[in-house]
Amino acid sequence: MKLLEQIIDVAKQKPDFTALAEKDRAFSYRELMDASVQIAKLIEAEADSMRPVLVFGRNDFLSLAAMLGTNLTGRAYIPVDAHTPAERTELILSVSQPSVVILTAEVEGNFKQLFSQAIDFTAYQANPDFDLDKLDTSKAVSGSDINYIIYTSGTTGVPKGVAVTHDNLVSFTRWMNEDFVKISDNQILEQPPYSFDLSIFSLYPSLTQGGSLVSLSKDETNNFKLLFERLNSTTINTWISTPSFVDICLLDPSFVEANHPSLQQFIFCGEELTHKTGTKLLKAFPNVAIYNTYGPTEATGAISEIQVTPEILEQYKRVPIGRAKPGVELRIIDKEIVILGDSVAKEYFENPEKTAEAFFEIDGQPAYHTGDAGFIDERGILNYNGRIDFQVKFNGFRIELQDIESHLLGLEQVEKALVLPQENADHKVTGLVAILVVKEESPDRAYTKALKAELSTSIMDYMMPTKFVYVDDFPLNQNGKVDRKALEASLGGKA
Ligand SMILES: Nc1ncnc2c1ncn2[C@@H]1O[C@H](COP(=O)(O)OP(=O)(O)OP(=O)(O)O)[C@@H](O)[C@H]1O
Repeated sequence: MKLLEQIIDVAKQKPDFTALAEKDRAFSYRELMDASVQIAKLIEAEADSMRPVLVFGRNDFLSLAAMLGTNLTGRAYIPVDAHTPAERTELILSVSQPSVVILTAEVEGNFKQLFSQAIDFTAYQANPDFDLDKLDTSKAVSGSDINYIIYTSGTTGVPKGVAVTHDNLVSFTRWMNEDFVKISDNQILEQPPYSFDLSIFSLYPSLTQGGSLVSLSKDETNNFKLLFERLNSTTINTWISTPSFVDICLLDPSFVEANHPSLQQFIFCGEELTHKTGTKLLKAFPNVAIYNTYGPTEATGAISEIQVTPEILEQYKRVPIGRAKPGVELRIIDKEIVILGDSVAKEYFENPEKTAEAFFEIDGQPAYHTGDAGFIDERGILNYNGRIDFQVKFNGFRIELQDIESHLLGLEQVEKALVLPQENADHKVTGLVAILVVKEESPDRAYTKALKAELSTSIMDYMMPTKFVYVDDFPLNQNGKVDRKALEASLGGKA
């Protein structure tokens, strides 16, 4: 059964139930389908090909309807967040060549010119004649059709569009609905922008099971006061976010189980869930299930999970990333995590060169090189050892920067840690800079000396950072992950 048909079934069963709640307004399943059909009609009228549709907007009802409406017409959608810089948006436009652009947010300045041909869908008006029973899904995406294309942030050069099929998404959604706490009737927090595939963790499981999405706006995620107002006035049963986002919430003493009695599960992905964050969270929410999941966009959201329990935290210094979802096999080839199976995306959209570099086949199964180092331990659990491209050669030693970070995080004093290489003009690593958020308010030389002494008991001498920099907090990128690039830039380029 197509995902859209599953969503329509839910809409028929409970048309007035909230599909998505924004800060000031809730939208029902009927309204969601009505808006999707309106958008589908606009696309059919405007598009002269079956090429994908670019949806430019925020995390809100209109964007969600635009994405579903696009899929109803059989086309793939490309979600681009309205906070994306014009230059990058232009690049995505030029490489993806969409058949149509749908604007679900007002635009200004350079964007006006960029989107001069776009369909404007910045307001929704209910169609009084809309009939859920007359919905036609015959053209809707299915099977190996591309469901969406998400452009990775791409460190350099042209952005790569990860093309995820309908079948990839079906497999992911089934796993989410079966292996985690049941979602039906749940209120599900939606922190990440639609342009980040962490958003699919809430979207499809919720809409196919009849949950309600609690959508956070950028204003709320950027403003502590607004964020806590919303969180404290909303019932949330399932929490989905990056670990960095929950770190922010943990700063508020009101973020504890007693104030969120309906919360049943936390699901994290997108970056490392540190032992420290896991420990703090379990202390604040001892009866809530905490899941660490792992996966790249190229393998449809996530492909492994583990419940983070006191035993796991006791047994592992670094939180493991768990066991493979059904339909996926994990292999370690030359220390790299390789993902095989039905979660592996189709390709980088219209980019055969990059596709050939990362996607391949093993024993007739689609496979993907993650670029992440890892190992499977004696219990059969996958462990993450950091990104291969975060390994450097320093004084002849191969060093994993994230390994040093995890040892720094092992120190009681250290709240957050990041290690960046210091390079000379020839890109030779000449030092290692530790950037830290610590408990001490004004760390001085003596403090650093004491920290180094403590660190030296757990790492090799050659791994010792050559410089220690203290900051108040780490910046987060648009997706809510720690922004390594911004930290690097704030230190004047490569450390
Ligand atoms: N649970 C986890 N623990 C550790 N690392 C994780 C976890 N989940 C995801 N990651 C890291 O995030 C990567 C996937 O992130 P994503 O697909 O969003 O791309 P990105 O590389 O962060 O960003 P981009 O490609 O857009 O620059 C994984 O390859 C892994 O390095």
